[in-house]
Amino acid sequence: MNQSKEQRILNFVLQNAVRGDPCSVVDTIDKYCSQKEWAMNVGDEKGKILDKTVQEANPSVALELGTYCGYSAVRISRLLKAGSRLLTVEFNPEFAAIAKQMIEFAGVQDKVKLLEGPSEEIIPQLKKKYEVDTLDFVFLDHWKDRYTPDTILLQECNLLRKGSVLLADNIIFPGAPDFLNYVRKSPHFQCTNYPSHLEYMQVEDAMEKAVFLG
Ligand SMILES: Oc1cc(-c2ccc(F)cc2)cc2nccnc12
Ligand SMILES: [Mg+2]
Repeated sequence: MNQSKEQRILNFVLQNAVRGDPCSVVDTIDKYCSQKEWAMNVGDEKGKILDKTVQEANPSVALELGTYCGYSAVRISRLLKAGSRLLTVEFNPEFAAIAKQMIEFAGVQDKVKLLEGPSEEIIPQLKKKYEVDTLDFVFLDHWKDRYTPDTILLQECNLLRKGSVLLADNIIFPGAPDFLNYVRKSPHFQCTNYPSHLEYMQVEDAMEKAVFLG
């Protein structure tokens, strides 16, 4: 049975990156996906925007929607202070299995909890089942038509507090027009746009930061 692209990415990391070194895992995925096979990791250019936003937020509890191969889970968790944690949600079981191995190889498994299932089911469980009070940082990088309903769900579940930072990928390509409309029109969010490019391509893309105002 021939391998999936995600399995090929993982194998390249296992053979070329340094075990326990998150930066080398991130760089090795970028090397493979820029030179061999394109894949939908946030990539290094938008990754630098992600890094700055995470460092500014300095979250104790962070949520990622859309784990994929674990690239941004490794990228985010390498910046978390001791005792902080990242919860990352992946719907696709094949992707979740790859990401689990990627996270363990990078040595960040103590900071990252991978939750497999649909975001609309997992978000309402975060308080009771995963002992979350409120979220300091949320990275939206899953299916674009889930950005708005999940942002509303996070509010309904009282998971956001004054100053919670949302950062959304792919605002231009593939695009999340309804999310952009929703957060920019809402009096409960202060928005900032970060123009960039689609990972590993010269296609325009952007990220949107939306800070919850309470
Ligand atoms: O960053 C991304 C890029 C793309 C994507 C797909 C096909 C293209 F042609 C171009 C871009 C899809 C994504 N889905 C979920 C999360 N992130 C994504
Ligand atoms: Mg993306």
